[in-house]
Amino acid sequence: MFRSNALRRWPQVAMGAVFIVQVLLLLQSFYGKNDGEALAWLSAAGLVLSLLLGGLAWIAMAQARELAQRARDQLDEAIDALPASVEIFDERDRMIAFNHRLVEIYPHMLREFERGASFEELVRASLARGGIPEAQGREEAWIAERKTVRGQQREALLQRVHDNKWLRIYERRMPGGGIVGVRMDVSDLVHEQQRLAASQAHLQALIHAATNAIVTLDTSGHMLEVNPACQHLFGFSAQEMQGAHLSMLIGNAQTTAEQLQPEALLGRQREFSARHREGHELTVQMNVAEVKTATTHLFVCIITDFSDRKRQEMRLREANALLARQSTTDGLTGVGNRRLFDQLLIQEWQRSARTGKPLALLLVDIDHFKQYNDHYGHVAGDDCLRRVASLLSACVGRSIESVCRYGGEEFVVLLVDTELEGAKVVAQRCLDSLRLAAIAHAASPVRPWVSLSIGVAACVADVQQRPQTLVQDADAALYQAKQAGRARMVFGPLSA
Ligand SMILES: Nc1nc2c(ncn2[C@@H]2O[C@H](COP(=O)(O)OP(=O)(O)OP(=O)(O)O)[C@@H](O)[C@H]2O)c(=O)[nH]1
Repeated sequence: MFRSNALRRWPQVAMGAVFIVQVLLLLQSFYGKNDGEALAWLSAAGLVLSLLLGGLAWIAMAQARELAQRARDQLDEAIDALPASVEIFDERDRMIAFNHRLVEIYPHMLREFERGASFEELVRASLARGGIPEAQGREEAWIAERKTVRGQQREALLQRVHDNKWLRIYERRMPGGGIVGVRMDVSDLVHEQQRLAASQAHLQALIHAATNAIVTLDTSGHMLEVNPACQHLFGFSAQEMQGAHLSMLIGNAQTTAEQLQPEALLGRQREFSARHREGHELTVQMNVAEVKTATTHLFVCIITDFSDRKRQEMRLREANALLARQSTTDGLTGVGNRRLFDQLLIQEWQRSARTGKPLALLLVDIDHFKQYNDHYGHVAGDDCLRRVASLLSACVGRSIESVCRYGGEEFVVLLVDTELEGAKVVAQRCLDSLRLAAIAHAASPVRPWVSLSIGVAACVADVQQRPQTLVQDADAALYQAKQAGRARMVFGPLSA
């Protein structure tokens, strides 16, 4: 298969030469000067023998040719049956065999693929049809490089050809000097790798640009990858975080190791205390997802800085609490205001109706306060109101009892679970407290100090009646106290 025709036919040539020599000898013996008959017969016999041998040799060669042809056909069939394209070149780089898959890969080269075509001719034909995009614009240099590495590479050559097709080319030089080449169409694989690389690049870009901190963890909670936002949030470099446990960033003294196990973090969003490298506290929210494939098992944590929102929430809560306090507090005296009293009265009225326990009310009025203002001035009047509020507050022992400013110089004391007798005790305590405090009231016609008149009322609430009933009773009693000369208490009849 690899020799020239002349070489391959040497037996015929040799036999032909013997035959010609024999003929010459025979002619010489008959017509030559030496007339030896014996020589003539010997030559004739030699000729016959040569003819015989020649015939046998001819038959043997025909059989050998047939065997060679069959072997060649079998080789062609074998390479045709292979799932990859195969091409075989002789030592002068001329094509001596190829299979149909080569034509499938290069359909535009159908006419050029033939035995005897040189590798370079084939490459040039393919280049002329744009079959090798990577060589475009530098065809000669590309051919030179290709010829240099041809048959020398240990690794397969990955080559992009027409129609975005990708080939993996294996070329090996054979001991006889020829080259056998195998080409596999790996377009699907390469396209899949390209898609994968593109989606990985997208993912990397997203992670890189994300404003949330993103950390990947191994199954024991050690950090694998961190994004720039994570470095920014915690103040550690990527090198410092990689390989360290998540607890370096997340959790405080109360956080247990189990709480930071990746599996335990799966599911709902969780809030954690965290630390910045410089020591200041952070509040973060974490979402964790599991990534489990045949070769990978890791966890992806998305960490959101919640510190600002947490601080804002805290400030808002405090502001709301302050607002709530302010909306129910009397600005001058600091005790509850009328709004609070109205709320408490309804609330306690309903409770009393429900539990059947009594509810008492003291309606407290400062005597001759107009004269106080007139005598000491309005500012002193304000001070006096503050003092009285404070003294009254000190007279109610239990936290559930409340003193509120009812309006002007009038106060109310709401006493829960208290019947009239108990309310009288508190009222007397208030009167005594003012007497002991002895806030000078030079303009008062009843006492030389600031005195109080108190109307006391108590009842067990009736849902059929309005809570104002209790206030009316206390008011009526207060009116009586005023009428009776002030600086005293009067208790009203039970309303229910
Ligand atoms: N300084 C001061 N005075 C107030 C305030 N609220 C109401 N007053 C004054 O309290 C006085 C109440 O006067 P009156 O209702 O006539 O009652 P009174 O002088 O105490 O007389 P009796 O209640 O009958 O003993 C008025 O002069 C109001 O101006 C306040 O917040 N500060």
